[in-house]
Amino acid sequence: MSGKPVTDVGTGPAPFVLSRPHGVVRAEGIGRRFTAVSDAVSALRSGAADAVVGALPFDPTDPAALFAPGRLHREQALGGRAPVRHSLTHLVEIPDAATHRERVRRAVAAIHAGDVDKVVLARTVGAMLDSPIGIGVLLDALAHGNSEHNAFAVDTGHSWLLGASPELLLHKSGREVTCHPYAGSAPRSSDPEADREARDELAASGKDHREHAFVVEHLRERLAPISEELSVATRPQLLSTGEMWHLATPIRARLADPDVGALDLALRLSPTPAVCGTPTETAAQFIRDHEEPRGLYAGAVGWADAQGNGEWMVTIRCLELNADRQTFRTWAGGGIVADSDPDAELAETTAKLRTVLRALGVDAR
Ligand SMILES: C=C(O[C@H]1C=CC=C(C(=O)O)[C@@H]1O)C(=O)O
Repeated sequence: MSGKPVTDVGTGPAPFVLSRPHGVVRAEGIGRRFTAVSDAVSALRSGAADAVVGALPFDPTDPAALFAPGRLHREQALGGRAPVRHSLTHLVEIPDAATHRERVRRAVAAIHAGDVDKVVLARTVGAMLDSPIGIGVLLDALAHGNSEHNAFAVDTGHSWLLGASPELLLHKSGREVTCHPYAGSAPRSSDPEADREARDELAASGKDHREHAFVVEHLRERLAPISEELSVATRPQLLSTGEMWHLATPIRARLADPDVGALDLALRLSPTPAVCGTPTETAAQFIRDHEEPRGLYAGAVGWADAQGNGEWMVTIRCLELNADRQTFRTWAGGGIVADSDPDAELAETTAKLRTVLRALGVDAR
């Protein structure tokens, strides 16, 4: 991919890295930044940008953190490196455990009242590390924590967004699109027997399969009108990260319209019911009414080029690291359906938070 004028070629960490099992996309240099997604779409369409990388917000009315890179490199997947140990101070949980449970109860009541079918509720942990952490060190630790070596880092201009999302929103090459939605979870165990039991219980959980099906249906509905072929696996797979078991369904589409690019598609598909709910707008309103603004959490992170190709992950299992590289906040959410239990939902978010805490080298059992 060739370069457009670059205003800021740093010698520090690459301003965008996406590590996936099939390889890494790494940006060099930052050209124009885009907080309005429509400007990024126009820059790709007009040829003013060869590529756009970065993060889309959860709420489409919030600012994006996108930029045109000087160059994009493709490299081998990150091998990962064990985390460097850290301790935490100034720990703040928003909301606290009791409030999160209460929000789950309210979501369940709204579902029973027929107002909404599914809502994803998230909580945040903010804290300070005992010493600053390097972006490369943290990225390697995130890639080390899962067997697929999924990891990402985005320089947002005022902070860093880093994470190890397992969930592929979309990969697009030519007209071929792949999505791999995740929803339905069970915390893993270090005891192999208990870990197998957790997996088997998830496989048999009607509640988790219902929670999962909302995401698959959303993607089917959004892809069908623009696809000439669409294939959705008939039943979900059981896949694991370092911390969680998940239900996941592979979806493939062949787009009818060659002019729909990867960024257009990310905007069409996101936010899915893996991070928002069903119906989308009612669930989003419930989240606005009950949660603090999510910013870039639960949006999408990835790249798109002027040929329409690209790859976008759902922005979960992530943290926002401030410019001091010492203070941060991280998020975890879970899908609430009619038979969700507040204690189990709280425990699920605690388990999901371990992805980031372990990569930070924090003792998080
Ligand atoms: C919203 C998150 O996870 C999503 C992805 C997989 C499983 C999920 C679940 O079981 O609730 C969530 O839908 C998160 O990690 O913050």
